[in-house]
Amino acid sequence: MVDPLNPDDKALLAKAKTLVTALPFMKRYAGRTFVIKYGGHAMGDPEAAREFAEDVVLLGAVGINVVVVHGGGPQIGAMLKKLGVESSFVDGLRVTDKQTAEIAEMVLSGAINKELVGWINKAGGRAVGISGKDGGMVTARKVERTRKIEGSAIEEAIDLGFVGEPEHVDTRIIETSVASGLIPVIAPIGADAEGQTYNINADTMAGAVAAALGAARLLLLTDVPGVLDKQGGLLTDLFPDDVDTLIDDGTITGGMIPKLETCVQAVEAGCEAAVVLDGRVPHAMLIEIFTERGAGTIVRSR
Ligand SMILES: Nc1ncnc2c1ncn2[C@@H]1O[C@H](COP(=O)(O)OP(=O)(O)O)[C@@H](O)[C@H]1O
Ligand SMILES: CC(=O)N[C@@H](CCC(=O)OP(=O)(O)O)C(=O)O
Repeated sequence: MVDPLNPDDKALLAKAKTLVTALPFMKRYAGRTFVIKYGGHAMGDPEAAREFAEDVVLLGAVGINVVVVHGGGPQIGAMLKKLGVESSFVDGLRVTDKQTAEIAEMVLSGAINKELVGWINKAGGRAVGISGKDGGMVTARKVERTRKIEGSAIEEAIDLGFVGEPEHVDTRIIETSVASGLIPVIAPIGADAEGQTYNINADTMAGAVAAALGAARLLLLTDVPGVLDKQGGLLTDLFPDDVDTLIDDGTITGGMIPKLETCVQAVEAGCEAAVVLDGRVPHAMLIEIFTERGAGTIVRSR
């Protein structure tokens, strides 16, 4: 029998079939809120940023309320280096003195936020760039950290400077923006009641926003396929009580610890599920949202 379809038609047909398989997921999530954390590592490459923006606009177009929270750690690091300012981290958090806080705000709220807004607008969306300060959205408090003094049971306080965590998230500015058809793009900066600026880890910020919105999903885009076991295999499903065990037995280390703690906190505070996935893979978000198989590691309550 003669095949009536030429290769171009076949490719189109395959795309149409993909769209049809995505339909139940589009219906399931229409009108629901997805908080997407886009990390600084992922956005370094303009092509990746363009694709990310296109996917964000597509999610909005099918009726999902998209809220983007971005990072920018590597970009802050590069600016500090250029200006000759030393920088150090404790437990994945940047020790932030007054000068570093000013530079972090300049890079996050000034440069990266507006660049991402530009990419989303170029992709056909209408993005509004804000930080936790806008509309009094995020009231921050200083992060307190302690460490054990070596060879002793005594804990000493570590001063991280102006490193904050969200104490309260007022979601009105997000909800008003979304209701107007805008895509909020949030920089992880907040202020306390006295107006003091705080530098907030972007994962922590995204988790607090997802919890406050009771989001259907918190998606954390990173530079690994998800949470890996000790053999390097992907752990596709985790429950909150698995996380402590994985930390205690050394499976999860470094930056993955605060990331998963954020997932657990968000899920326990009302976000339906949190997913750690590979932001380097083109369209990973779409695979996660529009397939039963999903992508990366999903954390949800039992
Ligand atoms: N079990 C694990 N599975 C995957 N990654 C892990 C694990 N334990 C530690 N990591 C580390 O966590 C990193 C992701 O955290 P981080 O560097 O803070 O990401 P981001 O910059 O995207 O916020 C990975 O690149 C990896 O080095
Ligand atoms: C307190 C703290 O560490 N703040 C982060 C904020 C940016 C961030 O978290 O960006 P990524 O998600 O790209 O790492 C920082 O200064 O690097």
